[in-house]
Amino acid sequence: MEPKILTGECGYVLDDVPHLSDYIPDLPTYPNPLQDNPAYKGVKQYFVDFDDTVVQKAVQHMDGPRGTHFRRQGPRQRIYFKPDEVAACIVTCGGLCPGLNTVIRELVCSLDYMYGVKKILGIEGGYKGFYSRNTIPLTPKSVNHIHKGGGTVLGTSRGGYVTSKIVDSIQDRGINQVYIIGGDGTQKGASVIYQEVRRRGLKTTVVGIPKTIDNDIPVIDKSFGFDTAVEEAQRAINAAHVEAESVENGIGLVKLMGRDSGQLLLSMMNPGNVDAAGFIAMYATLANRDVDCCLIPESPFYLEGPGGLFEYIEKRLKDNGHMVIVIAEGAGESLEERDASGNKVFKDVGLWMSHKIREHFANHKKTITLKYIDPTYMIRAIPANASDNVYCTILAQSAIHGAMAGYTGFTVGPVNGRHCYIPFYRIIENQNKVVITDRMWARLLSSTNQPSFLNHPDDAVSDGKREENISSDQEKNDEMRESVSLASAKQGERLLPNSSETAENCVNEQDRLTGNVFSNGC
Ligand SMILES: Nc1ncnc2c1ncn2[C@@H]1O[C@H](COP(=O)(O)OP(=O)(O)O)[C@@H](O)[C@H]1O
Ligand SMILES: O=P(O)(O)OC[C@H]1O[C@](O)(COP(=O)(O)O)[C@@H](O)[C@@H]1O
Ligand SMILES: [Mg+2]
Repeated sequence: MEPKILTGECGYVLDDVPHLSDYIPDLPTYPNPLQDNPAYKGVKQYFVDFDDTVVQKAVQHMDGPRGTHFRRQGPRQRIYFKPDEVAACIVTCGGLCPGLNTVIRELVCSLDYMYGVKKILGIEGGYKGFYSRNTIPLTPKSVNHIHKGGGTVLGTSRGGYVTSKIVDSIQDRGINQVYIIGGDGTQKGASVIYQEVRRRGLKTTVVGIPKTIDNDIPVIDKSFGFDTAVEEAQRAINAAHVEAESVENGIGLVKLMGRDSGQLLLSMMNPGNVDAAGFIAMYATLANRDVDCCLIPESPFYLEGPGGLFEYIEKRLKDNGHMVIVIAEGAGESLEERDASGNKVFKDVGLWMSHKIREHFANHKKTITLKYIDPTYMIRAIPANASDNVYCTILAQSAIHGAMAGYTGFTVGPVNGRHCYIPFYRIIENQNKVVITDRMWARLLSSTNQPSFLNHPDDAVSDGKREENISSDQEKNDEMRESVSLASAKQGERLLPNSSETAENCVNEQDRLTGNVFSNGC
């Protein structure tokens, strides 16, 4: 997908999204029916100016360039579809996430209430539903209560992606607005669908709505469902704390989701290939305050020796009589195994860690009681909380305004608290990760008081090397979020992913923390 870059004065860059008129000439336009909608009549400057854009880096320097911007979401004065000619479809793909039903509901209701669109089709069972199932009609009435339940009423799946069959189905059914809700894999698929639709010259907009409980989608402030998942994780952590506190030398261990976290252990055998997203573990820990140690793949850690995990556990048990550990998902993974979408399938890092801790204390003839809690599916199979519900509503409406205005090949999402249209390639080019050189991770370390695991005598990645990696990344590409590689683990128990990120990512991570991220909405 060719980037559509526009430049302006003082280093202004617009990373724009494609438009139907880029490949179909002389398209007619129509007045936006919202201008006659009584609910929106009172809104001051309801329509978004054509050149309204949102800056990617919120922190600016007086003498620095203005930097990259994205097109601001919102209704345009002229639209490219007559409401009665729209045939929209909605599909959900990938793993479950709180809020999927809210997005479906708001897409259906807002298409109807805001633009008068009546033909809305549900594609069942993910991408393969395009060519293996009949569509189901969706109306505001049929989706009225669905946001109160978890999961997705449309069903979902991994795998089953065949571009030509999907686009044939879109074309044969006369669908001209495609709303695709899903994570990183889904957005990659959406990008390919967009390209094929464009290659065929179809007047069909393809819009992605980013879903991932792991918060691993780059550029956007955070993904819907993440807050809900962090909140639900508190229940597991609280239970672990109660169990640990109630016995002598009690250890509560909680495993939380975060796709690819397990590559931490893989890295021991396959250095240079660590992907990770320990956001749920990090935020759940920070929110809870009873956690003594949070282990995420982005942060190297080791078990044995001075400054190691076992030494810390011994100290906490001596000082406090109990402790709670949160560990991000994955580990001991099946090296060959992949799910239908091609994602790695992991063995259970929680079980592995339980075994290691028990083994260590058995060897040292010390009695401990360890309770392991795995709330994995409980934190994602629930309805969205209030704040995620509002977020989902804005995402859905933002997607609709963009499609009606003729934009295509984009994902919606908030950047620095303002909702934007982001070209697919920016969303799929890399993965969002916890930045351990960021203040947020420092906050976590100071809240848990856990070791930073930076001082292992055999550390293959000295602090100096870490810094080197960070600055070389910055030089390579100041605008991109990059993560790199890792050092080789020198010994069996040693876990050393050397994940580094650009300063920009650190800034965005800071911005996420301000709590302002959703305050402005659109
Ligand atoms: N690179 C890709 N190109 C096209 N489709 C993809 C790609 N990666 C994944 N998909 C499809 O996207 C859907 C969801 O992907 P998956 O990785 O399971 O979940 P998620 O979108 O939540 O990351 C699946 O149907 C899968 O086949
Ligand atoms: O059991 P499943 O459905 O494969 O889901 C497991 C994976 O799904 C997730 O919850 C989310 O993954 P996606 O958002 O990429 O679908 C991961 O955290 C986890 O590794
Ligand atoms: Mg994914």
